[in-house]
Amino acid sequence: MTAKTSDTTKKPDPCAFVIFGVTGDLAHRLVIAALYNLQAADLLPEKFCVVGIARKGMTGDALREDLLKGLKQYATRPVDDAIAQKLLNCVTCIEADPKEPESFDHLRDELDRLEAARGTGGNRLFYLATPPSAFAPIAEQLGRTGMLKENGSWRRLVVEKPFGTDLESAQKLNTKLLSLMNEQQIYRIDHYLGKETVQNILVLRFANGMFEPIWNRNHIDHVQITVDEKLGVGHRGSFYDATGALRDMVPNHLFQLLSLVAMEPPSRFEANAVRSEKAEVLAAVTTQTEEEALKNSVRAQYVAGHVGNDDIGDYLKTEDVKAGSTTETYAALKLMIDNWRWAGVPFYLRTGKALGVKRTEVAIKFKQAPFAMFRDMSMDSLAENFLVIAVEPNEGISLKFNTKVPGPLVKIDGVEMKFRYKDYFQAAPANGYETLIYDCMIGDNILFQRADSVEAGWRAVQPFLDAWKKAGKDGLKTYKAGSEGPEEADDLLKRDGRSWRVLS
Ligand SMILES: NC(=O)C1=CN([C@@H]2O[C@H](COP(=O)(O)OP(=O)(O)OC[C@H]3O[C@@H](n4cnc5c(N)ncnc54)[C@H](OP(=O)(O)O)[C@@H]3O)[C@@H](O)[C@H]2O)C=CC1
Ligand SMILES: O=C1O[C@H](COP(=O)(O)O)[C@@H](O)[C@H](O)[C@H]1O
Repeated sequence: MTAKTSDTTKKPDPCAFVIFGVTGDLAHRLVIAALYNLQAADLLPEKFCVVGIARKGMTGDALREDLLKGLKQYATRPVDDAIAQKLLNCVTCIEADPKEPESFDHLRDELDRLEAARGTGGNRLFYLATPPSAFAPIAEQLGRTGMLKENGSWRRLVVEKPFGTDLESAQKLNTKLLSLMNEQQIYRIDHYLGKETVQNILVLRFANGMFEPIWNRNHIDHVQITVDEKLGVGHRGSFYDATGALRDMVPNHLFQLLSLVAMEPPSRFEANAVRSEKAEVLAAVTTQTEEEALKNSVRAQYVAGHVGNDDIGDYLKTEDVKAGSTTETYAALKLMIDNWRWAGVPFYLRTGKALGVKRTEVAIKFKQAPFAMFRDMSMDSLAENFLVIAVEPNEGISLKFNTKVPGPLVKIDGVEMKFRYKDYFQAAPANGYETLIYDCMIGDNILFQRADSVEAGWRAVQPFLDAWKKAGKDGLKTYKAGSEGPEEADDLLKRDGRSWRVLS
């Protein structure tokens, strides 16, 4: 089966794509593969250059060689030498370190020279692929040297996640960035918004007439958002131990899913209209007291177990994890949204590492039929009506409903209607960063986070962070690697007479 598509692509303006932290994992694994995919789709500007910024000891030749290695290892499709070479011919390397301000004066002069030679015309996209501690210092140097000023050309700054570590630090970073440039120039990235299945949530809701009339408290019983990962913390012990499951996943990725599912329809599919509705619904997430936050959450750490054929050790024995750490590798929360549409409808969120299956999904549970009309049939024996948006894997949408089992007796069973992307579309494999980078180059920030959304996300999780910090080890549960997570996460729903959706 094939689907009808409309093609509205356009070539971005000529520009320089400047990557800070070009020697790092993100640049080598995801950014270069995304640029390659854009090159393969002929979606890079005609006049284009990639300028990698390293602090020390990297030449252009060495960088091109390294990026090619990264590309061969992580490309989402077989690498075509001619396309790779065309891209790598655009790559140069310049040294600059925010700790050495004069290196940024040199960088500005070098970029001016390069642009003149390549005819990229002064448009610049600065991508901060560095540790978060370097975001503000780099932006400050770009501002000081005048590189963020838009004089007839555009200047954009892509800021990676995590954007702050709590509400206060996110506000501080926003204040700093907004003192150097305007909101329109800032592209706060969340790679979940690069996923097709995530972008499709708005299309499902607003390009169809049949869902929206029932998309509210009158018909929806509750919503479950699950991001379960099989991978443990691996070699990221030092980053992860300072971060934890809640900070790493909830105010960003899970809240992207929540806001797209719960937002009001914007009047136009345009960045500010969409982002205002997303910010509005996040601001309506009930702020819990610390006592409520403890009651409405579960946090846990994994202990040794097996995920598939892999042995996973205790989280506490991971390299660079502090002895006695209380950092959670699993978090489950119950949130409410204080607005007309969602009053009384719980949103249950959960995410964890080293679990038995990989699954990212939004499951919307509709209310049961109002009474048991069929003879000998109790309401409890009916299947629950779940609309499931499978973000990953098995990307698609399914609907579970009751149907009559053929035969003379009235017997009822739950069945599933399934849409799978792979049955309809043959999209070239992508890593999600293509759309985000392309959108940034064409100046569309619809898929990027605005300052108010980021802060609303942190505001909603802050009581959990504070309450967990105070509680320390008290209340921290464990779960076996390879399991479905801690039993207490089931209790969070059980006490409301509900349960997590079981994979069918
Ligand atoms: N890797 C991933 O899969 C993902 C990463 N991210 C985010 O992307 C960013 C980069 O991550 P990742 O590539 O994994 O990190 P890495 O540590 O692998 O690389 C970051 C690079 O930044 C440079 N760097 C380090 N410290 C500074 C500093 N103080 N000032 C300027 N440059 C510095 C280093 O290059 P040099 O020494 O050559 O200057 C280093 O290679 C982070 O914010 C991360 O949270 C987000 C999603 C996924
Ligand atoms: O940002 C992050 O996301 C990944 C999960 O991303 P996904 O696309 O594989 O769902 C997570 O593993 C990582 O810890 C986190 O920093």
